Amino acid sequence: ISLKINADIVIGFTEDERNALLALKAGFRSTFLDEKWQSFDCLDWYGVNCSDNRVVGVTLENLDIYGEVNLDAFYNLTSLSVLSFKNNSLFGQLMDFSRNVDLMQLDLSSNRFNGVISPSLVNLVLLQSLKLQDNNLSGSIPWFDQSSLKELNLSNNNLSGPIPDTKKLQSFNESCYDHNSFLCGPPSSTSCSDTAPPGGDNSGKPEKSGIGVILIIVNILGLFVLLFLLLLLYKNNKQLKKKIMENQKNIVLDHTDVEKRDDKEVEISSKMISHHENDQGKLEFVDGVLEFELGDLMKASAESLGKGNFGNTYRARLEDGRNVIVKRLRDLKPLSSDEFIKQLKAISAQKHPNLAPILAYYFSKNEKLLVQKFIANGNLFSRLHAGRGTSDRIPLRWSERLLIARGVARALEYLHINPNSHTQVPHGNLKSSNVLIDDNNMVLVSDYGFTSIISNTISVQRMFSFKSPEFLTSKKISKKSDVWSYGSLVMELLTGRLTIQSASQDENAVDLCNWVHRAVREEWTAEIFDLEIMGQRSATHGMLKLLQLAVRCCDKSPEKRPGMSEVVREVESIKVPNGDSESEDDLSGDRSLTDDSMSATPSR
Ligand SMILES: Nc1ncnc2c1ncn2[C@@H]1O[C@H](COP(=O)(O)OP(=O)(O)OP(=O)(O)O)[C@@H](O)[C@H]1O
Repeated sequence: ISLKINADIVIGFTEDERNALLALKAGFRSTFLDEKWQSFDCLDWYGVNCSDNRVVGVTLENLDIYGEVNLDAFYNLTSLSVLSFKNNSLFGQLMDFSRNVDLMQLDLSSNRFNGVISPSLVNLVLLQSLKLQDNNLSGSIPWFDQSSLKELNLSNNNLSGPIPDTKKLQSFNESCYDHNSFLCGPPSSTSCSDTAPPGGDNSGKPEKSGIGVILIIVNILGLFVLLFLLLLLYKNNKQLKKKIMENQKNIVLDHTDVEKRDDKEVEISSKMISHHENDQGKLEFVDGVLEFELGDLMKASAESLGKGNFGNTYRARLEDGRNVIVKRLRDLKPLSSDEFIKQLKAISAQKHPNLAPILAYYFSKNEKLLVQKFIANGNLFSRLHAGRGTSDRIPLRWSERLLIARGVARALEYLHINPNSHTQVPHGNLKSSNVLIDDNNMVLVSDYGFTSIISNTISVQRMFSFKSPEFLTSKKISKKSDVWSYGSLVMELLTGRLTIQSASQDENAVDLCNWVHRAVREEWTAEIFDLEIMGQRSATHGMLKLLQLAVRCCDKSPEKRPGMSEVVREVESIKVPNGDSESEDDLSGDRSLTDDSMSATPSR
C-alpha cells in the first residue's frame, strides 16, 4: 500500500495556528522570517516550539524585527505557554491574551509597545514571568494578584498612578517599577502626593527634578500663609465665625476617622468635615419625601461593611432604629452637581422588585453619598462560599439557587428594557457580592447604573463587564457584556467555585466563563456541580438546563449570547422543586453522579 503524502498537510501545529503565525509575520518587516517561516512543518519554523501538535512557544529575540503586532494576533494560539519578542522594534498596543490561558512566560521587553498594559493579563492564572520593561506603555498598572507570578519587570515605561495594593504587586521590589513617569506609592519610594498627574509630554522618563521639590516647598509655605490669614480673619470677623459654625452643621461622614479605627461600631455624629462654604450639599430623597436629614445620618452609629471598588460602604443606624446603607462614592467622572443629580435621578428611577432600592443621594464638593435600603440577609457571595467545610455551614439548596438565578435575570432584563427611560445603562458590574438577599429571601441586585457615574479608567480596571471578551478586543461593553457576567454568576451558583469576578485576590478563583467552555469541551460531567446540590437527583434535569444556558451566556461572541428576555424565559421554564422532593433527595444520601444523563454537552 503506498502512502500518499499530501504536501499541504500541516505537521506539528494546527492550520489555524500556522495561519495565525503567517498573519503575525505579515505585520513584520523581516526577510529572515519570510525565509524561515514557510514550510508546513512546525519543526522548520525558527523560534516556534510545538508539542502535541500545538504551538506552545514563540521566541523571537534580538532579531531587529520592525513592525506592528495585531491586538488579536494570539487569538488562535490557545496552547501558547512561552512568548518572547525581547529586543526588537515592535510597536502597537499590547495584545489581548484572554485566550492564552496556558501562558506562563511573557517577555516583550525592549520594544516600542505603547498603550496600556492589557487587562487580559490579570486573568492568566499560570503566568509566572512578565517582562514589559523598556517600552512606551502608559496608564495605570492593572490589579495583578495571581499567586503564580514570580518575576515582574515594568520599569522604563510611562506608567502612572498608584501601584495597586495587591499582595503580589506589593511583594516585588522597587526596581521592578523604576523609571516610570508618574508611578507612585509603595513599594516605590515616590509618595503619591509628590507626583504630578500625567499629561502634556509624557515621553520623558521620570527623574524627580529640583523644580518639583521647590514647587512642593512653595505649596507648603503658601498653605501656612493661607492658614495664618484665615486665623486672622477668624479672630477679627465675628460674622465669618458665625458662618463657619453654620457650616459645621452640614456634616459629612469623616473618612479617615471611620477607616482608621478597628472597632466596627463608630460614633460619627461629632466627625465633622466640611469647612468650605461651597461644600454644602443637600440630601435628595428619591421619592421626594424627606425621611431624615443629613444631621440624622451624622448622629447615627456606623459600621464599616467594607471597601468596595467605588467607595466605602457603611451601615448607619439612625436614632429611630432604622438601618440604612451609606456608600461614599469615589473615582467618579468629573460631574458637576447638576450632572450628578441628573444621573442619580435616572439610576434611582429604575424600580423593580429585584433591584435594591436607592433612598437618597448627596453631592457636595468633597463628598458624594448614596443612601440605600439596608438588606438584612447578606450577599450571595457569603451565602455561597462562607463557612465551607465547617459545621456552621447551611447548604444552599438547588431551589434557592434557581430562585436567585431567576431574580437576577429579571433584574437585568428590567435594566436592559428600562421602561422609564430612553437610555438603558447596562449593570456593568454584576457579581455575587452585588446580589443581596433580604429577610424574605428575595433577591435584590445592587450597584446598578454605576457605569454612568464612575470614571472610565476606573470602570475599565474594576468593573467585571470590562473583562468580557468583547471589551478586550473592541473596547466596548453592552447589554451582552451583562449577559456574559450573568453566565459567570450562574456558573458560580452551579459549581460553588470562586470566580475572579468576586474573589480576584483568591488564588483558587477562576474565570468561570472560560472554565465552563473547557469543561464542556472535555466532557467533564459530575465534577461541574457543587457537591452541595449534586446529591439532589430530582434536580438533575434543571441543573443541566441551567448549565446549558450559562454556556450560551458565556459565548465568546456577544451576538451569539441570548438577550436577557430569552434568559428569563428559559430560567423560568426550569421547574423549582418543592420542599418535599428536596427533602427526599437529602434523605437518599446518594451523592454519586455518574449516569449518562449528566453529560455537560449542550443539547441542540
Ligand atoms: N444595601 C445593602 N444592604 C446590605 N449590605 C450591602 C448593601 N450594599 C452593599 N452591601 C454589602 O456591603 C459590602 C460592601 O459593598 P460594596 O458595594 O462597597 O463592595 P463590593 O460589592 O464588595 O464591591 P463593588 O464596589 O465592586 O460593588 C458588601 O459585602 C455588600 O454585599
